[in-house]
Amino acid sequence: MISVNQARQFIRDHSPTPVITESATGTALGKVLAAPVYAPFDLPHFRQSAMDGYAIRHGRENYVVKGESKAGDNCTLKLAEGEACRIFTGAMVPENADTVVIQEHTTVSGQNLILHKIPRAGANIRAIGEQIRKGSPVLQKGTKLNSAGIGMLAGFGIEKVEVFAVPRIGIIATGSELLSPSDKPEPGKIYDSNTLMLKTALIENGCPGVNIYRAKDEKTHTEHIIKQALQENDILLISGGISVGEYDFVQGALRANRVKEIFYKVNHKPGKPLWFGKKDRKTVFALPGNPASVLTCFYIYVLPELRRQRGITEPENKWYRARTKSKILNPKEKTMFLRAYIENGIAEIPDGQSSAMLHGFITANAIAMIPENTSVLHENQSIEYMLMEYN
Ligand SMILES: Nc1nc2c(c(=O)[nH]1)N[C@H]1C(S)=C(S)[C@@H](COP(=O)(O)OP(=O)(O)OC[C@H]3O[C@@H](n4cnc5c(N)ncnc54)[C@H](O)[C@@H]3O)O[C@H]1N2
Ligand code: MOO
Repeated sequence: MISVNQARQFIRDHSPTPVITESATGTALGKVLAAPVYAPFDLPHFRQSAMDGYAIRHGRENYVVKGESKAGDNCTLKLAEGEACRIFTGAMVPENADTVVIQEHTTVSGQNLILHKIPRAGANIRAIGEQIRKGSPVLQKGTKLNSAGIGMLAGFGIEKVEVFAVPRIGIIATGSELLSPSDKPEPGKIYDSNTLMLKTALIENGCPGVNIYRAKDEKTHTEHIIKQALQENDILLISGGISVGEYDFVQGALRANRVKEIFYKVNHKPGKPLWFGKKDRKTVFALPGNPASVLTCFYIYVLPELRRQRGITEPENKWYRARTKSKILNPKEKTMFLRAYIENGIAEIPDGQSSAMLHGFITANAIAMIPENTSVLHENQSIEYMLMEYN
């Protein structure tokens, strides 16, 4: 059986090069720029007042107010010596004005303006190009767009950007025992939780384009659903049916669909019968059906691959170290992944770590890892963990 690191390396080695596409700026949240964006003009591109007040030629205490410049006006006024212009925040500063005095520091009577506090020369004027110069990079290639990035692009009137395509992901839930929420409970059946859980994890991690399929534990039906899902998606996440029982049809169905097996079974817990394969550019993860196995394998193996395909520059999970709150045993010489709660450098491992139990994940903020060659960690020993955060 291969190790965790070998499995991760296989996935990296078979990752397709990310696809470049165009995205509307307004829908580019979480997408990664595939090319730098250069400023098409200076920002600001005209001298702007930073305050409500009066634009002046610095050096006097008394002025005559000659005109007004409000936000949006194309101000054509030229100030002569001793003249001032009423001005508002964001408005164009008239030619020859070099300073804006805030209105709180003035007294006005008719057209006469008296300053009772003299600003420093140049005060309250945003210079041309002060934020960004025309032609300089606004956003670098590899930037993951957040609200500020999108705001910056919008500030330049940029409507479309070149980004790495976000993969379309198909989730196939296999199992004749699965019920939908609208179904009545029945003996022997369970409600499908993996589908919605995976879909939510994908949305949390920047992949909202999800198609959902359900396959019964039947050979031809499983083959048919996999065929359809392969046509409609870039990545398949299959839940269940990958173990060794007579009703586990996933492996055979993938073979029948000419998906090449890259590895099957990893020396870790939970999720031992994890299967990974490839067909042309498409990657397939068959995740062992126990809910905690599904979610653990998602974080450890699927998530870095999603980031890679989305063009994120550092796609691997980041591992940190904390101290164990209490003793943890790992008797089976497997890498053990544990739902963990990390606070102030202390790792607490909640009860209920069975593959079938999900509740430990709800309050966990991390997955802790004990290597296969470590059979015990005593209290206050160092343990590695990755944070489960939104990306
Ligand atoms: N003889 C052996 N039996 C098993 C082995 C083994 O090595 N030899 N491995 C065990 C391990 S480890 C795991 S993990 C499971 C994985 O099995 P499958 O991937 O075939 O998953 P299923 O049997 O279909 O389901 C396992 C479990 O999870 C429940 N399940 C499945 N889908 C869903 C869903 N969408 N929502 C909620 N729960 C789901 C399912 O009902 C089962 O209880 O195999 C062991 N067996
Ligand atoms: O690997 Mo399975 O997830 O132990 O039950």
